[in-house]
Order: sequence, then C-alpha cells, then structure tokens
Amino acid sequence: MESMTEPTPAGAAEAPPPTPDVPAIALEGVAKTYRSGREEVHAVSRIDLEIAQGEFFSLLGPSGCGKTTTMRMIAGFEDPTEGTVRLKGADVTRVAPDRRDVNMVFQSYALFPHMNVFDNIAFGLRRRGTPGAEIRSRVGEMLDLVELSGRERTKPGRMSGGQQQRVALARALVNRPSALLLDEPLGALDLKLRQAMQMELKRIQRDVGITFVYVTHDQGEALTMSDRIAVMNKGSVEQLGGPREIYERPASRFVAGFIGTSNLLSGSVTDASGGLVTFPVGESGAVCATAEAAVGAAVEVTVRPEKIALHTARPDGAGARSRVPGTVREVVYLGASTHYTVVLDGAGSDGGSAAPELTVFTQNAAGTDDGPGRGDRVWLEWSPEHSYVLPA
Ligand SMILES: Nc1ncnc2c1ncn2[C@@H]1O[C@H](COP(=O)(O)OP(=O)(O)OP(=O)(O)O)[C@@H](O)[C@H]1O
Repeated sequence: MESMTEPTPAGAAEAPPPTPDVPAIALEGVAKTYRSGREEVHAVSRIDLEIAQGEFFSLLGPSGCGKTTTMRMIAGFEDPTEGTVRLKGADVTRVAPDRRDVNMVFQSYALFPHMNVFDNIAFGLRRRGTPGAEIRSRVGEMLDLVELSGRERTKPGRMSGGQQQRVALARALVNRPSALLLDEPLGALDLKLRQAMQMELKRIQRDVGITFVYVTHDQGEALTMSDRIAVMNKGSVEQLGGPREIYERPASRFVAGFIGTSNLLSGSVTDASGGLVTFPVGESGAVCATAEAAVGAAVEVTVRPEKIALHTARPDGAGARSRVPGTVREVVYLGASTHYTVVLDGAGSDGGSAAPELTVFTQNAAGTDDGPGRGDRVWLEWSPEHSYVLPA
C-alpha cells in the first residue's frame, strides 16, 4: 500500500446523509487467504464486524494478526477470499477502491512532494471538477480543522512529521468520505508528538463526525482514542468491546496479556458459595473471586496491577478478599507511581499459581516514598470483584 500515490478516491460520490442504524461498515464472514506457489497464509479467518456511523473504531493486535489486510478489504485494495463487505448497507465486495466512499491515511503520509499544502489538499476536489470558490472554502475549512491555516504555500518537505500527517488527514477528509481508514498513521512520530496527535485525532473525529477505523498495534493508543476496539489474534477477532470492557474484562488470556500489564493466577476451587470462589496460592495465600464455579474446578484469574494493595504486614483477615504473601523482587519508581514486582510464596509449586510473580502499581499520592524495598516481605490484597475469572 505504500506504493499508493493517490489515496483520495476521485470518483467516489459525495456521502449521502447518514441513516442511523445502518452500520457504516459491515464485514460478514470475511476471510482472506494469500497464496504464493504452494503456500497458503490465512491472514483473516471469517470475521463478522459492524462499525457504527460516527464511531472511532480500532483494530488492535500484534504484528501479522491481519489488521492491515482487514482494512485493505474495507478499502477495496484486497479482494476477500470469502464473505461480504458492506458500506452503509450496500454490498461493495466487488466495487473498486476509487468507487468506495472511504479514504485512507497511511503512516508514510503519501503526500505529493512537489505540491504545496493547498494543492495537496485540493487535489481530489480538482480531479472531480469542483468549482474554484468551493475548493478554496473547503480547503480553508480543512486547514482550520487541522490547525494549519497560513501554511497553504508550504511544501510538505519543509514540515515536521506531525504537520505532514495533518495535511494527509485534511486531504483525506476534504471530500467528506463516510469513513476514514487510518493505518498506523502515527507510527513514524516520536512518543510525545504521537500522544499529542492522539488527542488531536480524537478531536478532529468528533468535530467532523465521520467514522474512523484505526489500525494499531499500540494498546495505549487504542484505549485512548477508541469508542470500541476489536482485538485481533491470528486472523480472528478475539474480543470486541469498549476500552474499559476490554481492559477490565478480557475475554481470553491473549487479550489479558496484550492489553496492559496482566497478572495471571490459577488454581483449583476449594470453596464456592454466595457468588464467591476461593483457591489457595502457596501455604498461606488465597485468591477470592466474584464468580460461579464448582469446588474442584480449575480457574484462571487476572488482576490488574493498580487494583492490588501492598501491605508490609499481614492484613486483618476479615471479609472475603484475596490475600497473598510474597517478597519484593523489583521496585521501579516512576514519579507519579511506583511499580513493584512481587514473587509469591510457594507459587507454582503446588499446582497453585500459573505466574510466580505479580506486578503492583501504587500511586505516590503522599509524596514521600517509604514503601517496601527489594527483598522485603509483603502481603498483597485485593477485592473479589477485581479477580476477573477468564472464560474457560
Ligand atoms: N500480499 C501478501 N502476500 C502474502 N502474505 C501476506 C500478504 N500480506 C500480508 N500477508 C500475511 O498475512 C498475515 C497478516 O498480515 P497483515 O499485514 O494483515 O497483518 P498486520 O496485523 O497488519 O501486521 P503489521 O502490524 O505487521 O502490519 C501475515 O502473516 C502476513 O505475512
């Protein structure tokens, strides 16, 4: 796709007014198998997705999971091996990219280096024969939107990466597509600029109200900007949900591990009553979770690092809470918070925990750091609702 020099679909019709309820984009049983010689790569395996109009939707997953292929099938640059692609209800599976009412933005910007900012943005409108006065007003609107007014005559080569990406965005939005597809658009920027641009992108999307489909392998980026996220793994959608849902209630071990820092504990249930299950960790630790499971059942639990309290003495035993003793292996002071790695007592030795250590984040609200140090004995404690039992 990097060879694409003209992402603006010159021939696409102007977006009709949105019809609520009809998804902006729907994938129905869409699969893609690449064949080269005798080799077959199942890049995408029969996924079903509906993306609502005006939604900021992210495809998130590790390298090679099929994000870009999925996006290219929406854009029309790749033909699905199976299934149907719909834009606003219409079957576009066999429709050419320049006839689909979507535009794409790439990591490489793909701007025309010999044209100034104005001409880059105006390019698609000119090809469609839009009158000059309308071009000037629309390009002006776009320059305001991306905060580049006054830079009309500048050539892209004289701009920073962040500014070039704003020009690329303006060019992709100027003909008001019904959806914008963004493939790792911030990948070339340094961390600070990338974070600033995440906020910008979200604001721009809210201002224009156009559906954004965003491809990224960066979970922080997806959590920051998205209304909903599809977490992909090996060509399939492993979980679909809002950022909070995906973070707090991961549907699988893969999602728990890919999003944020996950702490995994497993064991076999020794007590189950009143919607709570308990299993031991080592000699004196126990994990308590809000869940339904039978005594003897094997369960796997995740708990997020910020949900765990760190004590230097055994907390009082009242109430059904997880309490696990251990030894601090690592302390990383990060200013606002401190990250501890704690090796659990007896973990893994008795069919108890799958992970011998837990990560704990504590907020440095008091300003003085007299927390435990390396080698100190500690107790970890958290509430049952923060032990999230992974689906079997
Ligand atoms: N043109 C192609 N021919 C053959 N195999 C391909 C082709 N394009 C992608 N693949 C393979 O399909 C799988 C999915 O690739 P895809 O680019 O969609 O993944 P991705 O999640 O976007 O990864 P990345 O973040 O690295 O771009 C990979 O195994 C990849 O090697």
